[in-house]
This record gives sequence, C-alpha cells and structure tokens, in this order.
Amino acid sequence: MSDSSYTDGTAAVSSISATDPIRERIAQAVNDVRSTTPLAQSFTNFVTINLVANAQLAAGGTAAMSFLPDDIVDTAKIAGSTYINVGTLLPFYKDALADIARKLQYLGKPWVLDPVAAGIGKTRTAILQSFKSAPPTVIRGNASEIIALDAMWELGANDGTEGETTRPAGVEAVDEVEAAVDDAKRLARYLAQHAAGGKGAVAVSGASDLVTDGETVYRLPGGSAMMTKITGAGCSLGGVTATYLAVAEPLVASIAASLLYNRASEIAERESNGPGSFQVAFLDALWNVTAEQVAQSEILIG
Ligand SMILES: Nc1ncnc2c1ncn2[C@@H]1O[C@H](COP(=O)(O)OP(=O)(O)O)[C@@H](O)[C@H]1O
Ligand SMILES: Cc1ncsc1CCOP(=O)(O)O
Ligand SMILES: [Mg+2]
Repeated sequence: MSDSSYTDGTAAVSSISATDPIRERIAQAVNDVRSTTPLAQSFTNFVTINLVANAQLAAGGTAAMSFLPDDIVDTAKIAGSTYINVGTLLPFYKDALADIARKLQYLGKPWVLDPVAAGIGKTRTAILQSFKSAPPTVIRGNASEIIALDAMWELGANDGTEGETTRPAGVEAVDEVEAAVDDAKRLARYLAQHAAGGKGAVAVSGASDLVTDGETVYRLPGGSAMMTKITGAGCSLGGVTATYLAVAEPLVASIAASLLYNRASEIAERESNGPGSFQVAFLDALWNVTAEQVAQSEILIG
C-alpha cells in the first residue's frame, strides 16, 4: 500500500502500490483470456445481447447465448463460466431459472448474476429470491440493484445491520455507488459462504466502481460518463466479468473487468463524437488496451 492515504468523504482510502501482487493477477487474467479464448455462456436480455457477445469477443473470450433451459445446463458443462442477466424475462423462467441455478450449484459451475431491474415485478423478485439458496459466484449490478437484492435476500436483517432500502429503479440506478457499500459486503460474504467454489465477489458499477470480496473494498475510479449513453454498458460488463471468471477467481475477475472497462471507455470518449461512434470506439479499445494498462490502473482500498 502507498502512504498516500486520504479521505473521500465516506471512508479513509489508500492507493495500492504499483507492485501490489493483485496487479500481477489482474494482468494474468487479461492475458489468459486473450491467449485461451475461454467460453463464457450467457442467458441475457434481448435488448443488449449483441453488445454482450461483441464485448466478450473484443476482450478476447468466446461467446454463446442460450435461452432453452436444457441448452443452458448442457452449455454450462463445457463453458468456463455462465452469465445470467434478468433484464428481459418470460413467465416460465420463474421455475426454469431457479432450477438452472440449482443445477449450476450441483455441477460446481461458476456464474455471474446481473440482477437488472431488481425490485420490479413479482416474477423477477421470485427469481432473484430463488437464487439465494443456490447463489452465483459473482454479483454485478448498479447500486440500486445491489441494494434491492441485499434487501430481498434479507441479509442485513439477519446480522442486524440492515440499512435504508431504496425504491425500485428500473434498469438505471437511482443510488450512488457509496450507498451500496454495506449491501455489497453483506452479499459478498454470503457468496463466500454459500456459492460453489467457496469464494465470491460483488461489483457495483457507477461513476466510480466498487468491488468487494466481503472483506476488502476496492474502489476503481475513472471511466466515461458516455457509458450511460449506450444501452448495455452494465450488461456487457457482466458478460466480460464472466469471461474473466472462466480464467480467474471471483475478486480478480471482477476487478479486471471493471478496470478494462474504465480504461477502454476513457480511450473511446477521446476518439468518438457521440453515442454511436463511442460504442464502436469502445469495442476497439476493449481489444487494444494492454494488460499492463489495465493492471497498472489506480486502485483504492479502504
Ligand atoms: N458517470 C460515470 N462515469 C464513468 N463511468 C461510468 C459512469 N456511469 C457508469 N459508468 C460505467 O458504465 C459501466 C456500466 O455501469 P452502470 O451504468 O452503473 O451499469 P448499468 O448499465 O447496469 O446501470 C461501468 O463500466 C461503469 O463504470
Ligand atoms: C433498456 C433495458 N430494458 C430491459 S433490459 C435493458 C438493458 C439494460 O442494460 P444495462 O443494464 O446495461 O444498462
Ligand atoms: Mg444494468
């Protein structure tokens, strides 16, 4: 850790040093994806499915989008990881997704959950509640989704630390990332105890991203506000997190994906002049950012 400790208004934070061992593991994840092109399967919403697949390919991975429940289970057996995004659902998925989560757990397969629009609708709520008993390896969402999922799983109620709940927010966040710190830590501790593999991480995206394994909180500043002007920035981040989860442990996979996104979106903002060209430049930058640029990013802990 460096000696450049300071306070951001809510918590004392310090930059990790240029030689911190986690940087080597982040670089390794970026390079391993590019050299082994791992398959990460996705069950994801039909609004942003194309960007999810293209972002996974641009990061160096391989994509497969599955919708039939038996396809999802069969593909999970041959994939390095699975991504489940609940942005657009159909009624029959209420039982099907609960069953898929149980099968992934039985098979010991790592998966990433993106709880898009958590808090909206009885069917989505039933599905997200069902995942508590067969939880994912990584949860990646915006602040409002993380706060809503934590409330749904009643984790704060169990340890007496329950914070304020928020109103359902649709697919966009109405909460700041810092408002979701305690929720993210509670969820990550729960994943570490109950997820297949015995390790978990929670990633909260926003103006400055946050990733935690339940013990340490990593803050990852930077990126581009233009990411809020294209649909699927968060969904594709979840997909790329699954790509990294195929080669790395949950914490490293989550941090690497978030850092890759921040560096790529900064480059894309400089090289584009509106949302359309930004999305194209962003995919190019995912492809071109070096592992060293990703791994040497500013990382704050505290
Ligand atoms: N104001 C912002 N400044 C910089 N990056 C942002 C900003 N808002 C979102 N991002 C980035 O956009 C991506 C998607 O995050 P977010 O918009 O929170 O997800 P979602 O689309 O699921 O709501 C992340 O890489 C995040 O860092
Ligand atoms: C607009 C929309 N509506 C249902 S899912 C979806 C995409 C959400 O994408 P993201 O969470 O990446 O902003
Ligand atoms: Mg989202």
